[in-house]
Amino acid sequence: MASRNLSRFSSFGKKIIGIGKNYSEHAKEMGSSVPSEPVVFLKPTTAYLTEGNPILLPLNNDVDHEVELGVVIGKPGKDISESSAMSHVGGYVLALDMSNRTRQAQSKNAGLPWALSKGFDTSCPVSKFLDLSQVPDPHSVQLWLKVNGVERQNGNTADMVFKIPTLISYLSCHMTLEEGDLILTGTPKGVGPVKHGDVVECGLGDIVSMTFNAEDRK
Ligand SMILES: O=C([O-])CC(=O)C(=O)O
Ligand SMILES: [Mg+2]
Repeated sequence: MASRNLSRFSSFGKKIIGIGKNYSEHAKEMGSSVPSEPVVFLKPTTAYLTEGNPILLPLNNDVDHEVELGVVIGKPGKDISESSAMSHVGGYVLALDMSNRTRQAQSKNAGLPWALSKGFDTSCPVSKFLDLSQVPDPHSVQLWLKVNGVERQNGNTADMVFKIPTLISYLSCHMTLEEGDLILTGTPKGVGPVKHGDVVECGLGDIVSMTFNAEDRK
């Protein structure tokens, strides 16, 4: 991938596009139906967090973990066809879509966007950048997550409702995808709370794993 220095990352770090309810079992556990079109939201770049730094829990202290495969755009584009979409992928990351559930429920009920529930500082912990050779089949990798050593999530990207080419094509018809953009492809079932003092460990098969401590923000 032609790489440019983007914020504090060498290969990604631009806009973060979240996809919601992209695993039917997770949609079910949230009391939702499986969407007929991708559910899309944005996180600001200030949500990025790298290992060695704590997840800072917002004051209402009601945050869930969501482990996800992140797709990093390597070649910009708009109106990308599904058949050419994978040529726009520059690599991958393992990511967490930390979600403030009380706030999310409030905004859902009021018909408001998820910006604050999904976009708080440190709400997007990410692994190191993985190049294409490290994830040869992104639709067949295990996503797992443990809190304090206890398994909470364990699912396979094969179960995504909308696969990566569909997501890239769909998104690029609405907004230009730039080099370094990150698409969070949704979380499998098993989401649950993270509290002050918890240790969150997650992985993408045995390709990469990462660990974060959670703390109440001051
Ligand atoms: O908050 C949610 O449940 C939507 C979402 O991000 C996901 O499904 O990954
Ligand atoms: Mg998510």
